[in-house]
Amino acid sequence: MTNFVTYNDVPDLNALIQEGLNAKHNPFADQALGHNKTIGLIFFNSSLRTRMSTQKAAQNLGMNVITMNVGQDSWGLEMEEGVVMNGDKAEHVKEAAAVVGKYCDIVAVRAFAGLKDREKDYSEVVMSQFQKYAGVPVVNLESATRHPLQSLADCITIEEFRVKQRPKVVLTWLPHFKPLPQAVANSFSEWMNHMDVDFVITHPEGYELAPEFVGNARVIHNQNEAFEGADFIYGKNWSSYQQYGQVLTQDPSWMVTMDKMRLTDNGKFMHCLPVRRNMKVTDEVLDSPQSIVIEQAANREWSAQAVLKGVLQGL
Ligand SMILES: NCCC[C@H](NC(=O)CCC(=O)O)C(=O)O
Ligand SMILES: NC(=O)OP(=O)(O)O
Repeated sequence: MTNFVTYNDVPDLNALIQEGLNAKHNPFADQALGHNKTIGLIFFNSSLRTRMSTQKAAQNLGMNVITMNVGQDSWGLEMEEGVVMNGDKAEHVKEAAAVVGKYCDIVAVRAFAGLKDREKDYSEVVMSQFQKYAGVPVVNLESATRHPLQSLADCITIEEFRVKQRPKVVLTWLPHFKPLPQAVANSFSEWMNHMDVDFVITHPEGYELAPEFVGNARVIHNQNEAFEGADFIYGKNWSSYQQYGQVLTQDPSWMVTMDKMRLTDNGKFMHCLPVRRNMKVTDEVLDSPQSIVIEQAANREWSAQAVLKGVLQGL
């Protein structure tokens, strides 16, 4: 792999899932591969899982890790070309990405959607500027429109927990008072379209995801109907794509409860985390054996390790 930014960078999904499972069973088998190689983890936004799991995965592969929180540790970065830099951004990504690329063999970047300008977010300005100027492979740690390391961990988790050949997987919108990006939902949908699953998306009217991410998913606006017979419930809040970045409803009836889980076929509850308890999903669900959110988060390490191994092999 030369980059890991979108699903299109994946040469073979089943092979990558298998790599993740291999790493889980034998974490230190490829320690020599990353010897004397350095990865830079560049964060424009907060993180718990992505930061720790990617660092751990890189260390399992024998790599050195440098982490940078842009704007806190480093200078604020200008992304636009040709502007007069008389604002609060002291450095341009042209120099910053190029310099980071001199210190690091792989650059990994987290930069969420601003949720103000849809065209700008969906053109993936930050990720593409890093790809343009870093001069080394770039890994997506959650960008404006996608979170592929999460989606790969989700695929690994579904592979581990599925009890049917072709499970029913339901992506459900959850209520939240803050406008959140569509990245996790987009990405999950994009990856589920490549898995052998019966994939359903349920959300209130007005929360349709961009068609290129929905793909062949069945969209059902009645959440209870969507949940019937499901093997996996994947919860996530996202703000509107049509009325870009807006919170159109906070309808608490969309929260996942035990009553709703009873509509499933003993379905498992998944969420990328962080999750707000009793707003998006009840304590009862999260604390029940049906919740696999911790196992899912644990698989972030193996997802990152499979990806970094692929990128290291391509250096
Ligand atoms: N990386 C996992 C999700 C990150 C982000 N969630 C958040 O910002 C939640 C913040 C809050 O609940 O206040 C998102 O939705 O893309
Ligand atoms: N799921 C996820 O990406 O978590 P963090 O935002 O904590 O990294």
